[in-house]
Amino acid sequence: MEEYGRHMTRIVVTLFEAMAETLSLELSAERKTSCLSESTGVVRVQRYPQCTESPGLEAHTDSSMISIINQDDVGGLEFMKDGEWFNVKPLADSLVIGLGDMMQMISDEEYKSVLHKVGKRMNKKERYSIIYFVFPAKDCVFESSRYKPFKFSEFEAQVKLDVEIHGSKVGLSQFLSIP
Ligand SMILES: O=C(O)CCC(=O)C(=O)O
Ligand SMILES: [Fe+2]
Repeated sequence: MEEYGRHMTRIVVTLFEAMAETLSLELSAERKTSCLSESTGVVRVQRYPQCTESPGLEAHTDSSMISIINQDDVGGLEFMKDGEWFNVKPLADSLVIGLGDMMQMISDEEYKSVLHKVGKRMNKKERYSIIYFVFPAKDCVFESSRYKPFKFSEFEAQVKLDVEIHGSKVGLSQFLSIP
């Protein structure tokens, strides 16, 4: 697991640097390690049981900078594009790269945080996935054209509060300068 995490870190750093270059962000070394804080990397193994009526995982965006999903051959991961749900077909030895809310922020919405879910598990086999998330440092400040500036810790606190109040995450729209 430790080795897996190390490889994920290597991949997200490479991807983040490439995206920052494409976006001409010109981040200082300090800003880069604050936006993509390697020590925040978490690896989670998720099991989706067979034959339940509820969705595997409700539609959501990740609060991360980058997420990497390693799904087995059962399938079930779906993402939304232009208002339509699409299946992410399982492909042997492949990883699914997802961009999170903080990538949407740092790219000033050039890249969008993808809405995704794991569909209903009726008559499906048990499914496993290994998910890696990397986040910014708590004190990393995000500023972009449509949003009020916030620290990542403030975003996390708002997500927690919204889950308590509304039962689900509201996300970036809580920080829009013109709601
Ligand atoms: O298990 C999956 O394929 C997706 C998991 C996921 O989106 C998440 O844990 O945020
Ligand atoms: Fe997710």
